[in-house]
Amino acid sequence: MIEIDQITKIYDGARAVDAVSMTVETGTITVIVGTSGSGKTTLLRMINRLVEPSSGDVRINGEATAEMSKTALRRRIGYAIQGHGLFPHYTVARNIGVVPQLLGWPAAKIAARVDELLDLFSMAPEQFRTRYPAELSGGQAQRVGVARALASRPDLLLMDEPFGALDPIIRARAQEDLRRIQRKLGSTIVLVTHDMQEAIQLGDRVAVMDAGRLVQHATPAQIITEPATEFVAEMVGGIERPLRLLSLIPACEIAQDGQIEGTPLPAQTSLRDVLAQCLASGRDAVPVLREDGTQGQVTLAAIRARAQSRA
Ligand SMILES: Nc1ncnc2c1ncn2[C@@H]1O[C@H](COP(=O)(O)OP(=O)(O)OP(=O)(O)O)[C@@H](O)[C@H]1O
Repeated sequence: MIEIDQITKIYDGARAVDAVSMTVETGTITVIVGTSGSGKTTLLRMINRLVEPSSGDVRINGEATAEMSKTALRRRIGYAIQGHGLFPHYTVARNIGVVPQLLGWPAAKIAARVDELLDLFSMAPEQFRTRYPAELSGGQAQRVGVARALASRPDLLLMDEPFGALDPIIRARAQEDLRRIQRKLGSTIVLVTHDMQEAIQLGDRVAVMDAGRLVQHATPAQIITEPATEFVAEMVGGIERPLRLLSLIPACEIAQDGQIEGTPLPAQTSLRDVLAQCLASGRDAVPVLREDGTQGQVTLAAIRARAQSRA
């Protein structure tokens, strides 16, 4: 468990982070979300003391970080940033093994850990361990960055906009991977983003920052249904927009060729209802009628494309 207790950072008389307290349960993802300059990165960096707090405490499983050595902090807290921050002249294996090496792990144990992590991230070890960062795609480099942060099995992983540089499709995949790997390893993660959609999707808890203050710390469902302030409501508002748009578009508008099983939905069924039908039935396409009465289908991919094109 990570306890953040009344933590404050003052820069030139201004409170970048103002008396923030919250508890992060072991094995969960907490996402800190807020607009630019709201203090997210400063809060995150005070957890591993990259930024020294002006006042307040952070405790990891009851132990104050203020009393830990830098080496102990590095072992216990992993850190991943946007644009991965890999060393360009190190191979993938050496990059992932940086912290274990610093901690004096035997070479065989490091090699085994590197291969285990590459496997977890669906990157064949024999293909990737000897490559250099310049020989990776953006998504692969990002995965290696996260693997590196996880390498020493930290008690806590801090991630600052880890998916910020990725295009939307790779980003969605990276988010799914992170969720899967986090569940498998039982990692505790605190992640910073300015994207409320990402926060809602990834977080077990979402912490909303506004002007240095923590304005709400709650489950994604509570953030959506019971926003604590106007500011939170406004940040959430943007998420519902694509859904509202989908409720205005009839299914026949994006129906494609294809005969699939089931009773077709009427042509005027809204895409929002078609989406609900897909989710409820676990199918990635449903049959619909076209305006001329012939049968076609609407796929999840087509709904997503339409939601994005109008969002
Ligand atoms: N080293 C510093 N010296 C002085 N002021 C700073 C320093 N670092 C951050 N600040 C100020 O503290 C406030 C919070 O910055 P921070 O980087 O934590 O915000 P953020 O929410 O992470 O923003 P972004 O999403 O743009 O990265 C800002 O007003 C910023 O200008």
